[in-house]
Amino acid sequence: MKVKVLGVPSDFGANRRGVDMGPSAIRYAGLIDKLKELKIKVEDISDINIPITRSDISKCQKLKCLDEIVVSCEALSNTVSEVVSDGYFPIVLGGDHSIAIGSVAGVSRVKESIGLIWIDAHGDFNTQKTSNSGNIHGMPLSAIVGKGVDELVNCGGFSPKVKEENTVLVGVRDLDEGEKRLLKESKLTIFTMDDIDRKGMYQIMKEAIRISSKDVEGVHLSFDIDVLDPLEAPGVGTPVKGGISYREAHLALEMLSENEILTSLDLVEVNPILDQYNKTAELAVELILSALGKRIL
Ligand SMILES: NC(=[NH2+])NCCC[C@H](N)C(=O)O
Ligand SMILES: [Mn+2]
Ligand SMILES: [Mn+2]
Repeated sequence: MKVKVLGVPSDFGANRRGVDMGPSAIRYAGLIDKLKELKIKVEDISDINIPITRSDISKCQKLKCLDEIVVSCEALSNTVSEVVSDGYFPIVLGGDHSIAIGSVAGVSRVKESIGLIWIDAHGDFNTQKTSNSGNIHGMPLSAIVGKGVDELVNCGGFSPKVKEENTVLVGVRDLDEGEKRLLKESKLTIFTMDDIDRKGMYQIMKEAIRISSKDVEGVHLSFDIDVLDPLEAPGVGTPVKGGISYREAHLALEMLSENEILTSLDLVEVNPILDQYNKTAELAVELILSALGKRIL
């Protein structure tokens, strides 16, 4: 496997500043060297260039920093498309979760069709109509399946990027009212924390793998570190208690690598400003390694 790592220093989609430093914190925690120790061919192609700064006076309170996000997602999707066309597995480091629109667009443009596993405390399925916050990191998943404003939905020049039938949400425990309704009306498969409590992560991931990988060329993993319990991952902007454990997170990612379905991933929402001694970024590195094949024995 050949891997390219790239960062997206964006906090445009989030309310609390600081996730733009996520890529640095994850690199500082040793991602590149540890991937090399796994005997993976890896190249760090640095951060994408975002030729726009955050304007603190938002033009639209319902879609904060929309222009900034459109510019960064278009740039990201172009880079990811190149990386995938050249035969590399892209590891995209966020950044707030709005960047996933760009990474999924980039992969999906090149591949025939892809599935998507979205592991997150949140649904990120709001649109401008259902969002209470106006923060776009609460909206990327809906945009990816074709719902919401044109600027986001049409990122990369096509829509939808993934079929709802191949999209699986895992670990959710905090949804807005309108967002719940949209999710219920959709064809997404949703595994909440309650499902994980009852069936166990092993069973849930078996299902998630089957559904996401049915009749597609590859599966993209979008991993929001806030799915973990805040005791494990304190460096996040939107913590929600009752999250998955350290072991459940590793199990999920080990299963993904075992089944060899992943062709790209992003790891988002690490906020070094809110972290404790880079603990959350270190966890992010460990989890990426599990997804790329690291095993205990
Ligand atoms: N990627 C995230 N951390 N998303 C949090 C979203 C929180 C909330 N549902 C919102 O739309 O504002
Ligand atoms: Mn989240
Ligand atoms: Mn998220």
